[in-house]
Amino acid sequence: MVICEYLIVAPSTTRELPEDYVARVKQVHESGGFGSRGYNCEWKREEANKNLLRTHTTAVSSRMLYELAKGPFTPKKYYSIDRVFRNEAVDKTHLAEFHQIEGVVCDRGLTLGDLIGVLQEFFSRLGMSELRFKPAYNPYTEPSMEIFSYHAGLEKWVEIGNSGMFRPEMLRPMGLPEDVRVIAWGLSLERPTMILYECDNIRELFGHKVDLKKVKENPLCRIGIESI
Ligand SMILES: N[C@@H](Cc1ccccc1)C(=O)O
Repeated sequence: MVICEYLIVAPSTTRELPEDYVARVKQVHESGGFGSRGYNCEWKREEANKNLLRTHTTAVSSRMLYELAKGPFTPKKYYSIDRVFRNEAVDKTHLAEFHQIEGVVCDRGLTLGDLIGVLQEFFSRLGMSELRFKPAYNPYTEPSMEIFSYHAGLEKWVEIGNSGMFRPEMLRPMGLPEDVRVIAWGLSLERPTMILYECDNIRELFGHKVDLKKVKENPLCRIGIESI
């Protein structure tokens, strides 16, 4: 694999895509459907064919939802923790390569309340019960919420994740039933670690600036292990 910035040079394009699904995606982008008005501009196949390093693990979630939609619907939960890559300037709270904790729950009757409840429970079990939710925009979720937690060392609220309910115009072209609701989140791994371990420079946690001596000397992370 040859990489130039975040685009992959070889192989530069995808080899095959499911053509019937591509046609539905193009249609919903250009002219809308399922309650959406669409973007009202051309959806370009050459752009969609380009290979690039994964910018968010929601790419994995979408692929799993597409697979789920192929069969008769059954409620599902999917989780992933994996590396993502962004064309981003690095500073004490930003990395160009970092990790996301992604989760997706699909069932009939799910609401935004379920999403808030899951996130609050998840973070409170890590010892972070003070959260703030901020309305946000994602082209694939509505409503969407960014999640913030207070960093005592930096003396500010820092974003620790993003979340929402997948839009019908994303789910229905896959073939999911109309009444199925999908709540989902993509959380940072490094930012909550900064808060919990009172670290005020994200570069100390991951990347070429990591102090190897610290890695060797620090005990393994055992959050929650005692209570199991
Ligand atoms: N993909 C979003 C996170 C997200 C996941 C799932 C639903 C909504 C948002 C991000 O990288 O910021």
